[in-house]
Amino acid sequence: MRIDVISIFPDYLAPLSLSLVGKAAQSGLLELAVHDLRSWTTDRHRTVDDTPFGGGAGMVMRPDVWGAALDDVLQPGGTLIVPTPSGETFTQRVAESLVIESQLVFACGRYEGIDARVAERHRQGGGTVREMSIGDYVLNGGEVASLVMIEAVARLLPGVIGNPASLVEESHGEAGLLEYPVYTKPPSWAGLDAPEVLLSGHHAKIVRWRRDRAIERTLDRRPDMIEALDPTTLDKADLAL
Ligand SMILES: Nc1cc(-c2cccs2)n[nH]1
Repeated sequence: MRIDVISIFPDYLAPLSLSLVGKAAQSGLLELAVHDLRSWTTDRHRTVDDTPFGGGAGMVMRPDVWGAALDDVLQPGGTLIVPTPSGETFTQRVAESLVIESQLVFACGRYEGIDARVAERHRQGGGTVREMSIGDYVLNGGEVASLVMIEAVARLLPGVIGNPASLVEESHGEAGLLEYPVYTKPPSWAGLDAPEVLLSGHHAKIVRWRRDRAIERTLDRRPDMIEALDPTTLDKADLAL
């Protein structure tokens, strides 16, 4: 997979060279490139925005500059991701749908957004555009949202995280539940003991205890996820909760 990010603040994407995503890029599991949008400006002031048609506050990012950048960066079959508060909600399922793409290009808008014709032109050319929100709150730009989405997608690439089995039991993972509470040594700390069953070595009881806690936690914090569960994945013990 190749990931490109285009931004007027390329340094904002520096964390991509760290940790998990950085290692994936180093090991060749992922091609990663960050581009400065101003490289595609043609005027002395390297202008990327202008006043909105129809009036209103703020500035809109120009289609000609973005169009020139995407002409160079987008590869055939590449998917354009546009972070925006007005996008579809980014979820684990969306991350799973993106990780199979050959190329993702993240267009980080600032100001009041990017001229709508940029996405429209890509769609008209047969390309895929996904305008994506990471939540119902407003950021100043798409860079932080891109970091969030890139990490969520990159960690699903085979070989990027050590133990793929852990992807199953994660919150929002295949089980469709929130993760159970976890404990480690010491067995007693601050007058609080780790649950006996986890130290029992009884695998079946441990599996049951963890599933019970995951269902309880999901019912308490995210009842909407219980509603969305495939009922065939629940067993009698689950239903007894
Ligand atoms: N979810 C979300 C995305 C955003 C922005 C993307 C680009 C500018 S602001 N805010 N909130």
